[in-house]
Amino acid sequence: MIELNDVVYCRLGTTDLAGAEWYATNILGLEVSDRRRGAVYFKSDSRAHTLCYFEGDPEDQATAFELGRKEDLHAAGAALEALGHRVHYGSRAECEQRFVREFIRFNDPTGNTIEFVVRPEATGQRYHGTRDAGITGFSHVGLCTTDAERDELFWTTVCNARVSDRIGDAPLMRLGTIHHSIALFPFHKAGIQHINHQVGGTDDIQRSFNFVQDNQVNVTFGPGRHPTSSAEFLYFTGPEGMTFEYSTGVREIHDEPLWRDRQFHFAPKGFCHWGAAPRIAAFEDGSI
Ligand SMILES: CC(C)c1ccc(C(=O)O)c(O)c1O
Ligand SMILES: [Fe+2]
Repeated sequence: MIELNDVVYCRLGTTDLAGAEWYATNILGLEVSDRRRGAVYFKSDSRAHTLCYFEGDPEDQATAFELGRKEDLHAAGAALEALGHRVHYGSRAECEQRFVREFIRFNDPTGNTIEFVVRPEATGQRYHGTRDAGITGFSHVGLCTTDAERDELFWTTVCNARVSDRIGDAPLMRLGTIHHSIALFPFHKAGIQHINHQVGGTDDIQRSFNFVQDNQVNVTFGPGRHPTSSAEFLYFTGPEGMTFEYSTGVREIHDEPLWRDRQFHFAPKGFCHWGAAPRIAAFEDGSI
C-alpha cells in the first residue's frame, strides 16, 4: 500500500506565462515565491510552493502527493511498475525545479500525470497574498476520470485514499482528516478538473464572488454549499480554462473507523445545498 500524506502542488503548462502570473497574483491572490527559467512558483501557505505555471502545453498538467521517506518512494515506484505503470524517476534538475528531494512520475489509470514526492520544501515564511483573498492554503484537487470505479480502486487499494462520500460514482477521497484531498470527476479525458484553495470564511467567499465578477472573471458555480464536505464554495475560471475553487468550512473526519461514506445524487442537488446550478464544462458538454 502506497501511503500518501497529502496533496502538495499542481504544475500547469501555459502558453502565456506572464498572463498566468498576472491572474494568479491579482485575481487568485497567490504570492510569487520564485521565478526560474520558464516557470513561476506560487505560495498559498507556509510551503515553498503549491502551484507552478511553466511555459508549455496547457494540457501538460501534473498533481503531486507527498510520501514519507525515500524508501517509501522507491517501494512505490516498484509497486507501480509491477502493476504495469511506466515510472519516471526525477533527475536532480527536475527535483530542483519542484523543490523536492526525490520524486517519481507516472500516469494514473485515466492518464492523469501524477508525481509522488519526498521532502517537499517548507519555508519559515508565512504566505502573504497579493490581494486579500483570505486564502489559508492549497487543499484539494479535482482529477478527471474516464472510469470512476476503476480509478477509485487505484487510489484506495494501490494507495491509501479512503472514500469520504460519493456523488454518483465519483468519489471524494481523503488522505488525512480533511474530508477530501482528491475529488474524481467523470470526463472524457485526463486533466485537472479544478484546484481548491481554502479561505478563512463566508466573507471571503462573498467578497471574492463580487471581486471576480467585477474583474470580468467567469463564475462557474456558486456561491453555494456542498452537501458532502459542508464547505461553502465558489468556482471560477482561470488561465487556459482551468477551474479554481475557493471553499471554507470543509468537514474533518476524526472518527476514522466509524465514518461511513455517503451516496449523493450526481445532479445539482448533490453538489449544492443552496440550489446553485453548476456551469462547469463537464456538466454541459454531454460527456457525463
Ligand atoms: C467535484 C465537485 C464539483 C465537488 C463536489 C464536492 C466538493 C465538496 O464536498 O467540497 C468539492 O470540493 C467539489 O469540488
Ligand atoms: Fe472541490
